[in-house]
Amino acid sequence: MKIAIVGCGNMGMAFAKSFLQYDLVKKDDLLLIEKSTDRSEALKNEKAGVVVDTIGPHVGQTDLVILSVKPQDFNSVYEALRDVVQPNQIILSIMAGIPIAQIQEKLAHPLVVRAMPNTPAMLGMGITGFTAAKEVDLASLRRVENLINATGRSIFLEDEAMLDAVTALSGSGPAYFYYVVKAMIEAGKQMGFDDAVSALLVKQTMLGAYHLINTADKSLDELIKAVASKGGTTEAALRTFEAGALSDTLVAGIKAAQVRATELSKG
Ligand SMILES: NC(=O)C1=CN([C@@H]2O[C@H](COP(=O)(O)OP(=O)(O)OC[C@H]3O[C@@H](n4cnc5c(N)ncnc54)[C@H](O)[C@@H]3O)[C@@H](O)[C@H]2O)C=CC1
Ligand SMILES: O=C(O)[C@@H]1CCC=N1
Repeated sequence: MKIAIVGCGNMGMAFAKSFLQYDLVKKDDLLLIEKSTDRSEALKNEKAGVVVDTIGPHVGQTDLVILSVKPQDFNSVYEALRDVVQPNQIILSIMAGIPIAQIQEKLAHPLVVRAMPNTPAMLGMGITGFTAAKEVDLASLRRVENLINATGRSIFLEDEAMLDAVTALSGSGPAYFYYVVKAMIEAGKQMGFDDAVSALLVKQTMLGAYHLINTADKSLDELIKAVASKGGTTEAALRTFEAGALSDTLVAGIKAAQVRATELSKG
């Protein structure tokens, strides 16, 4: 299989490296299109694939083109891509917000799959929601799914509208997790630990607690209850969170991300 990746930043290269790791593509068959000179020099040094700075006829010789520029940069790539795209090529967009219909229209090309991964894809531990234009046949969709699964797990969604919710929940989700971890480490520092000790206490807590979610056979409420003794310390913390409407604020923030995903489709 030959693959072109347009925009080789964090996510484009997370995909590229996962494909290479599982031998799903050879380096010579991996075309990396990257506009930034610094970035493309780094990619050349890494010998991650064939690095070029613009979209040209060579892109039309691949089986799959991954669009991994920022949504705002789609306007700077679609004309060049429309000129070279071939009828049998599949376009896989991971750009937040931009609907399949808009990509089809701008590229004058029906075969579009839209996916929303997240940064743990860099470790092969991502989760990607994806959907496809009705024109994409099942065999092609399976091939794309196999590629996505090199970056972690995936879930096919019939309803494209839900991809903006995936973006808000799991696409942006790692940042929410880091935000909470960072606040906990800050609390540790304010109570007298140095950075390293506070980070160790918090990170190991998050790791262990995550595994209990999957193994303890308890609901999240039961897991909370198992930590929060009546009249104890955890209750004092949870009362403060409730007083500050922390849970509601998190829900509101995630919904704001969903709204922003929808706005991104409007450019
Ligand atoms: N970062 C994240 O957590 C996630 C990002 N996404 C989506 O993935 C896409 C890429 O995001 P990141 O990798 O974080 O951004 P990034 O900024 O790391 O990478 C984008 C790359 O595209 C390059 N680029 C811009 N215009 C170009 C052009 N005309 N031709 C060739 N290259 C060009 C930039 O130089 C940059 O290296 C975005 O559309 C974003 O919505 C999706 C899921 C998660
Ligand atoms: O923040 C963003 O717009 C992108 C999409 C999901 C994660 N990062």
